[in-house]
Amino acid sequence: MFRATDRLKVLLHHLDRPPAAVTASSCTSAQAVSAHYRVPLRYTLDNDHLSPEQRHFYEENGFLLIKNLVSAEDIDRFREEFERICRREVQVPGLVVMRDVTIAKSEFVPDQRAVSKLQDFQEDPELFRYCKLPQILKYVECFTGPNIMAMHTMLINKPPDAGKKTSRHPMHQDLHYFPFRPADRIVCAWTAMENVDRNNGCLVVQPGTHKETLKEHDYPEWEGGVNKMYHGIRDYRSHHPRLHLVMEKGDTVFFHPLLIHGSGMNKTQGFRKAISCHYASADCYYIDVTGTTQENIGNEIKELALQKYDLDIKFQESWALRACLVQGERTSL
Ligand SMILES: CCCCCCCCCC(=O)SCCNC(=O)CCNC(=O)[C@H](O)C(C)(C)COP(=O)(O)OP(=O)(O)OC[C@H]1O[C@@H](n2cnc3c(N)ncnc32)[C@H](O)[C@@H]1OP(=O)(O)O
Ligand SMILES: Nc1ncnc2c1ncn2[C@@H]1O[C@H](COP(=O)(O)OP(=O)(O)OP(=O)(O)O)[C@@H](O)[C@H]1O
Ligand SMILES: O=C(O)CCC(=O)C(=O)O
Ligand SMILES: [Fe+2]
Ligand SMILES: [Mg+2]
Repeated sequence: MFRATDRLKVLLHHLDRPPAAVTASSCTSAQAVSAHYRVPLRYTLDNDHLSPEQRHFYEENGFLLIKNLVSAEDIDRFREEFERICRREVQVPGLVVMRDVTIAKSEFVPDQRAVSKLQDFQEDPELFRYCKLPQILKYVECFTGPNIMAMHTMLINKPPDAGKKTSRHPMHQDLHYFPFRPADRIVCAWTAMENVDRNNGCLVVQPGTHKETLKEHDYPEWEGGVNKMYHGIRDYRSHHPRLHLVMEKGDTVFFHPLLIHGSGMNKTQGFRKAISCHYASADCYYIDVTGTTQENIGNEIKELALQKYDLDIKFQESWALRACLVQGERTSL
């Protein structure tokens, strides 16, 4: 039997190769692509950076994997900066250093073993260089348009699992965390800093789920505990197949904020590293999440801002404070 996951593997294999030559008769205008595939284009914008095949793939699947997009030299520099931060040789304003829940209450050690994630590194010029890489922005623009804000930055250092499966990230939609819209003008870039596969907890996606609505999220009921703010989709039973994204150092996946994804347990002794940025069109607008499924995370973030920084701010304001323009004009966000 030829399963849906097999079909996806074939599609991914095709994407690994350079895009098929685009001839004048198969030009990349929205009408041409749409006529070619007989589907309306909604998730990608009309420009000539993506091949018709790549555009179609994102429209259908909600993600696009580009091989070898970030150089090994750049990744090595990000890794060195990460190590300097772990050793506390550099202090970065606003940076959130997260420890795995299994060691949250143990004594601090100035080493990567104590860091499972850096968040909000926009004030670190070396790490923030990632968000401004021209080859990344070229793709981002296909989803956001020319005015681009870096909304959220992360360096994920997934630790070897301590035996409680807390290194997993439950299946979720990133839009749950975002009080801004429209969703189609938001995209995440996630770059593997080393080879990632099922052994060290690669990304797992459910292709096509970007066409669904935002689901209710909450803490999963995991026996071994769960990390702060790692909400997962509540009671989720999906008919969509799961696809493990095996990636090499420098490979980058762009994905839609409604795409259901997570990452598995790290069964190796290494710390699995990835760097990512969520971008949005500066033309997006903030929404009030009161009375919606996002109210729980909104309240949690407000409580954290109050406890940690003594800031009494709205959920939307917590995002407006962190957002940085990386291309074009800051029109709205
Ligand atoms: C803002 C959200 C952005 C979402 C982005 C878009 C989509 C991305 C999807 C995700 O990635 S979801 C997960 C997003 N991750 C986070 O937002 C990181 C959350 N973590 C933090 O903000 C900090 O690590 C935290 C506030 C939890 C702790 O930092 P601190 O510098 O305050 O640490 P500290 O050691 O002082 O610990 C304070 C308390 O937090 C507890 N703690 C620390 N790490 C924890 C952990 N990993 N899980 C649970 N609790 C934790 C710690 O035990 C302690 O508890 P007690 O108050 O009871 O003593
Ligand atoms: N019991 C579960 N409940 C909810 N989410 C789960 C459960 N098991 C796995 N997941 C989630 O599914 C995603 C991928 O899991 P995956 O199956 O790849 O990893 P794993 O279960 O850690 O390891 P394995 O490769 O052995 O299955 C992760 O987001 C993980 O958190
Ligand atoms: O495990 C990862 O690297 C990705 C986790 C994730 O999806 C997220 O932080 O939003
Ligand atoms: Fe995510
Ligand atoms: Mg599993």
